[in-house]
Amino acid sequence: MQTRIVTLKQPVISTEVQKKILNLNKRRQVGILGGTFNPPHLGHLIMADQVMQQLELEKVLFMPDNQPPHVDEKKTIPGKDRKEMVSRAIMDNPNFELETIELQRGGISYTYDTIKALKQRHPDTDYYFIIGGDMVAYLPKWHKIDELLKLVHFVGVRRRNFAVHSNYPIIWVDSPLVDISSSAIRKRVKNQQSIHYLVPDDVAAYIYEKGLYLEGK
Ligand SMILES: Nc1ncnc2c1ncn2[C@@H]1O[C@H](COP(=O)(O)OP(=O)(O)OP(=O)(O)O)[C@@H](O)[C@H]1O
Ligand SMILES: O=C(O)c1ccc[n+]([C@@H]2O[C@H](COP(=O)([O-])O)[C@@H](O)[C@H]2O)c1
Repeated sequence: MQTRIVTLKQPVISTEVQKKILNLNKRRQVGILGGTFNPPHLGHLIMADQVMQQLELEKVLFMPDNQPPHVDEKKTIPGKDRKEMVSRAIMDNPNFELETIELQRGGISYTYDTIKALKQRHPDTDYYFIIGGDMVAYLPKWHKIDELLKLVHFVGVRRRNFAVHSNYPIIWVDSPLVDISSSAIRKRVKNQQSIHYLVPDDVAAYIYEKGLYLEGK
């Protein structure tokens, strides 16, 4: 009797399927830039982009707060205007997304409450909370900071030649120094000075259409 040699075909898995299997086991790495965004400006976009590139994050969520948790509560404009300006500011970048969880929740926007809720919704995601280097010094005053540090990575955007020390495990990222702030934009609008190139054109158009920042600080 003749022996038949049967060659078993190797199962072929396409590259696409291999990538899908790898991604299933991978945790998602997502940045969050929380702020009042009154209004959003080029400084916010540059810092988010630098962090996303340097830490190889999948995307950055731009998250307007409802009521900033500072003791000296900042006066701000309605959430719907800040939300609209953030949408306009990020619309040309597919890796930037608007996150409205704090506006929807209302009340004081404690980051601990927010991250806890986001992690319940997306247990497969590691979050990187991005803050300006100057804010790092205030972290000890944040609500439930010790618990918060267990839930999220903090990313400090370092200003060149500006050494900042913290006892917390901050991931430091270098970014070009961009001397733009929302308060400076508000002041310029009030004084009828140009904000061209300081905020995206569509954000400037919204500010002028709605007559924002003509009064107050
Ligand atoms: N030009 C900038 N360079 C680095 N970080 C910035 C810059 N502008 C804002 N940030 C950081 O972005 C986050 C959100 O900032 P926010 O929306 O309060 O804007 P802001 O310009 O700091 O506002 P304001 O001038 O009203 O205080 C904060 O962590 C802040 O430190
Ligand atoms: O949770 C806190 O105690 C806390 C204290 C200060 C700031 N934050 C958050 O940090 C982000 C930047 O704050 P701000 O005031 O610079 O726009 C914003 O998302 C705030 O909700 C959070």
